[in-house]
Amino acid sequence: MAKLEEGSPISFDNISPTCSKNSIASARAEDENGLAKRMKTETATAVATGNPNALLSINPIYTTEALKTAVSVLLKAWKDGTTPSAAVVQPALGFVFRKPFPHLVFPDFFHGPIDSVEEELLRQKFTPLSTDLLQLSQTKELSRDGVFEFADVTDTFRNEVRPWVATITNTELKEELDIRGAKYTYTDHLVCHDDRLTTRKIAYVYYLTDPSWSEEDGGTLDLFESSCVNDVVVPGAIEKSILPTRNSMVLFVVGDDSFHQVREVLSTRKARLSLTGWFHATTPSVPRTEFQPHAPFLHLELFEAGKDDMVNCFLARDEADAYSMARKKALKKDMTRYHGCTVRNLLKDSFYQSLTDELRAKEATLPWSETTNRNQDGCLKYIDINTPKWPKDMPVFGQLLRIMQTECFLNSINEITSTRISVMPLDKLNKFAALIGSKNFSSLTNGAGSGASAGDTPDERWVAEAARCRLEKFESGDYSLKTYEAAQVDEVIDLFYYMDCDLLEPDCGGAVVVMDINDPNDEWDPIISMDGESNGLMVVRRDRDHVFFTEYVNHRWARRNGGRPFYRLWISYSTEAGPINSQAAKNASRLSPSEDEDEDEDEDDEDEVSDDSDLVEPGDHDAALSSSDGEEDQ
Ligand SMILES: O=C(O)CCC(=O)C(=O)O
Ligand SMILES: [Fe+2]
Repeated sequence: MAKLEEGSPISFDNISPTCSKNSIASARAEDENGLAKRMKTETATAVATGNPNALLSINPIYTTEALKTAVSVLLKAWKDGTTPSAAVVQPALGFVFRKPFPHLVFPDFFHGPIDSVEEELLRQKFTPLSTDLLQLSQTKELSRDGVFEFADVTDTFRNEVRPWVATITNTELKEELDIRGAKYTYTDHLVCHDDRLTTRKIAYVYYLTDPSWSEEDGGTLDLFESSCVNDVVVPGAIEKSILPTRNSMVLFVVGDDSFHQVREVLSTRKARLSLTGWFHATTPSVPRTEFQPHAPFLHLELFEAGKDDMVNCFLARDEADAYSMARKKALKKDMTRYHGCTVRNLLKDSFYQSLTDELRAKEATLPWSETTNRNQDGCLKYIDINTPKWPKDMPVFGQLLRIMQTECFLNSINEITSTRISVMPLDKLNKFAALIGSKNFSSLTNGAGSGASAGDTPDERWVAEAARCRLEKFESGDYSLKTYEAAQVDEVIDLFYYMDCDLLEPDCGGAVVVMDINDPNDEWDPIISMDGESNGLMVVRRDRDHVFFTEYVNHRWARRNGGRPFYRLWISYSTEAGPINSQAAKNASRLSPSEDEDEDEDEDDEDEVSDDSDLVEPGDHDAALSSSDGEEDQ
């Protein structure tokens, strides 16, 4: 039997000759409005269809019984796991493809005034959209809202294309129609997604691109292979790329494996124009399971700032600076207004320089992991710093981590954010972990490598709780999607320290965007968007209602920077409103007084730490911790 599942679209010469003789299914009365007027000038095309009154009509070779039967039999056989008759399905070959998920590609799809449809579409208002998933421009819904100019086109989609799609895909489709114009220009993109929403059943894209569109222009429709990980279907590598060829129609069944993307447009001249939407099933689809497992909390050991740290740390320099108070005031004001601020030039230039030199020298040998689910996490490389894999021979980076784990640094962040990062003595943490079952906790990490602890014995060490401590690497094409983990904790302070991104202008992407999930109508109105800058520390305060994402890093970055990555250290500290304290409070109520007197004492201590909300002056780095220490001793 012929190989049914793959192959590139074949030319019309390969179609059985009987196909092209069929006439168009239905003629159309000419309307005096909109397209119909311009259509009069399109007689050549209309005559070619054999119907001078026709507006857009499906190419008759696709409406033959032989082709419709072939496609429907083939799709059904794939679904049922049966083998169809080769003779029956032969007319479908070259139009229907099995991998990575069933999809159909019909070149030269419509007959009729295609150029006029394009012109009319370009006259519509396109609204630029920018979210964590996409950057493109879109018209409003063309089938409603009185878009009279498109009445004929939408009629064709509803009354001709929809029944045809229902037949060939063996699905019952509602009359409801989604149809919008989409325009992708230079650097526009739509990252990996599956289209699953409400009753969407069959996705379609009809391309009105420039006839010369080629692979160098970008904008291919990429289809991803997928696999099942922990009962969730996740996208893998790109298995097939479809060129958005003018007047071709692509269809696919929306399902849990229909992962696809529009690759970034690279042409600076041509727009990738399309009419796109979905045909809807009569019943709702199975809802998607949002699956963002929460990483175990980390416990980062706290350090006293050593002399070297102080010399390098921004606090030390600030204290020497006459303007330091004004600077902090401005940062605090930004925090209050926007939930975020950027501390520019965090570390001394000389330190920052040796940091980037070290990263560049070591980057190829670092044990980068890739995000496994680009549909939910995004696409970037990272190293979780608490892993044993973290190389020990990066002393400068180790010192950066130490700085970010010093009490004086945390106190300063507390001051800017008017909150308190959750810190506790290690022995208390261990008791607490034993109490609730330790599976939510990673073992104590000492990300900063060797170094003196705050105390001489293990019992006196202090730790800060972090949801993340991760070095990330971004290249063109990378992004992180909205992360919902803040919904699982009460509050975190995210610190994003950017490295080696001197040429990362705002038009390259890579900004951190913070949103409120309660934003009505999903208006995509960010609270703040902060551009990454070398040696700049972004500070974000997120509670349950806030999510952040990292903008897609577009092609400009590679062009300007010669393809080098930039790096970001992301530490997400819990605050005292965060999980340890709230969990401790919950667990306290589960403790019976007779269980263990020590535990009761611990809960009291917890309160004492929480209540100590005075701000600690920078430099007074012992105060916050030693005052609690003192109380504990009593
Ligand atoms: O334009 C394309 O090729 C695909 C568009 C798409 O995936 C969408 O709009 O959801
Ligand atoms: Fe899509």
